[in-house]
Amino acid sequence: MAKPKVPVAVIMGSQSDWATMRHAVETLAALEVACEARIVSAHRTPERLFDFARGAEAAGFDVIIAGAGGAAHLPGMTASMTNLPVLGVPIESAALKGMDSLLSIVQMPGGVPVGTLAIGKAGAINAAILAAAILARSDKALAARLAAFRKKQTDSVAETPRDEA
Ligand SMILES: Nc1c(C(=O)O)ncn1[C@@H]1O[C@H](COP(=O)(O)O)[C@@H](O)[C@H]1O
Repeated sequence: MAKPKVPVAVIMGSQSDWATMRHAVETLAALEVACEARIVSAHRTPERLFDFARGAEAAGFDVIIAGAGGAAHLPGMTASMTNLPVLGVPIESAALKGMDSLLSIVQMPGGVPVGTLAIGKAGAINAAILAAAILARSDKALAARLAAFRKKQTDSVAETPRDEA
């Protein structure tokens, strides 16, 4: 039997990034988008990165979400080795609050793009929604799920503030 298609790869530089990147995986699950999560580091596991990035398209992935912190070379190095869209999530670092991660990911040289999201949890969630939006252009059922997801979010915003319990 053919392996079911997994359109999104969620990669991260370290186990310590999982607390943030799990939000991308959970958001993809809420949208019923299959993904595979892996630890891949340009610095610590360069061969794993080369194998993953060079083989990602052939492996059937359509979008890669890459989270890394500090000297966050992972998203950019991944983008250098594949034509798939790469969405970068800057992890909030302890020393510099994620500014180092953000600037490392966002300031790519012209010609090798990484779609850079916000620092931390919001960035991980938005990377998943953006990945779904990309996939939804050629998947009507996913487009409907994404529209419902966005509507539910809109409907959940009260018009007037209330005291917190
Ligand atoms: N930025 C990178 C890369 C990379 O870019 O290849 N590999 C690991 N790291 C980052 O190092 C931070 C600290 O990692 P540890 O907690 O394992 O020391 C993590 O946020 C990870 O993304």
